[in-house]
Amino acid sequence: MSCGIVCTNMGVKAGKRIGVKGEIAAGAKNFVLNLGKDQANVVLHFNPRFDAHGDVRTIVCNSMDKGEWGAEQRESVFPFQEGTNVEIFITHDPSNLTIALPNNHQFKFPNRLGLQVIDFLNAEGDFTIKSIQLE
Ligand SMILES: C=CCO[C@@H]1O[C@H](CO)[C@@H](O[C@@H]2O[C@H](CO)[C@H](O)[C@H](OCc3cn(-c4n[nH]c(N)n4)nn3)[C@H]2O)[C@H](O)[C@H]1NC(C)=O
Repeated sequence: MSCGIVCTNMGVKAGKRIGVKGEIAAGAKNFVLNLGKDQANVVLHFNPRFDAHGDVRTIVCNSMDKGEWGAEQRESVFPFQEGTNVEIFITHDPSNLTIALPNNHQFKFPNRLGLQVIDFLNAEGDFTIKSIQLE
């Protein structure tokens, strides 16, 4: 059950950009942004872990297809500080998603579902969304 914000029917086509601005809680353990078609079909599960599930200061990404997790991908950068505001941008094309992080870091994650339109976004964990830009 989601207890954070949930957006549906966003209609974000390939090449358009989603900007998520929010506050990371003081003492944060982890937070999640899920983007995709719906809760069971997630093209990007973006999970910065300060200290959670055995990971410390690691971004873990994954996908979910019809409720089934894919293979995790771990990133080498962690440009987040607990108790701060942050803005994350996500764009997608038929092959990849590009995730732009603070301090000009960015990485790609495969579009395993081949999703053309992102309709769904939800946030979980130690993160409060302040604004969402669709541009
Ligand atoms: C080493 C043997 C077991 O592997 C571990 O297995 C865990 C359970 O499957 C993996 O954690 C899950 O990893 C998933 C992505 O692959 C998800 O991140 C899953 O959490 C789902 C989730 C949590 N939350 C959430 N809500 N509120 C908060 N704080 N978190 N929302 N969605 C995590 O519980 C975890 O990433 C995985 N670790 C490794 C190294 O593979």
